[in-house]
Amino acid sequence: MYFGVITLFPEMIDAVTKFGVTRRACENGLIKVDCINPRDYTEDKFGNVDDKPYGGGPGMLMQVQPLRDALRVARSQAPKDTKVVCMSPQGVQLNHSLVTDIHSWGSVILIAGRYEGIDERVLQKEVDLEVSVGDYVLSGGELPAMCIIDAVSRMVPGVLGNIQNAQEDSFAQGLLHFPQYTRPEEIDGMRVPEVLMSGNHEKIRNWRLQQCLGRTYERRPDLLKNRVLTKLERKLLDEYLQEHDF
Ligand SMILES: Nc1nonc1C(=O)NC1CCNCC1
Repeated sequence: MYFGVITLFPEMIDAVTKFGVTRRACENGLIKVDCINPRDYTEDKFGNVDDKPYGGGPGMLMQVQPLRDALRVARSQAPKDTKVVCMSPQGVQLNHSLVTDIHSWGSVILIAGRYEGIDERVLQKEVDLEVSVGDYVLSGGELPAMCIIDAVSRMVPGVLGNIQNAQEDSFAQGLLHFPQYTRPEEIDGMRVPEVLMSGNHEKIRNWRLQQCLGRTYERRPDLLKNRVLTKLERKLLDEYLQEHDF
């Protein structure tokens, strides 16, 4: 999987290329992350990449020329016809389905904007999709871009120790994850649920599924709205709701 990142702060992207499973993925050649800095391509003699907005208003906007030329370099380094995604609160909400789609592309160029925003003509001419990580405003698109790099990389075979992890990730099943415990069995008067120490794998599987369903019902009912429950899932969820006095 190839990631091209258009960013004024390439050092920030070290957070995914120099740590954790994504670092190992880079070292193993499973993913490649290139950073291209628009400031290296500005024709402004003072090195500026931003200017005031026409029509007035607060802050500055990123100008077309440095972004356009940085994108040209990014496209030259990326596989042919690589899609361009701009991180923006005006974008579609990032979710498991979109992460899966981006993974299927095999490569993506991510624009991580700064300042108040980006000249609209870049969005119109260069960008295939605007993507948002949530309904709030950040100082830059780098953290959102790294969310995409991390989440998409986890889907690349070999990046995670056990492919099961990616398939078991919460949203891969369309449900929230079950609660997890590790040693010791008891601490501060809190015990690990007995079922998890029973060695009965079917019971453990059903308990975990029940917890996924119950938690999703309590915290993200929207995820259940269009889900057709199996007979077992319906039974487990009904039990959970009774036990929790719903
Ligand atoms: N929320 C967001 N999801 O993706 N990007 C987001 C974001 O807030 N970007 C900033 C918007 C203002 N300019 C700097 C970047």
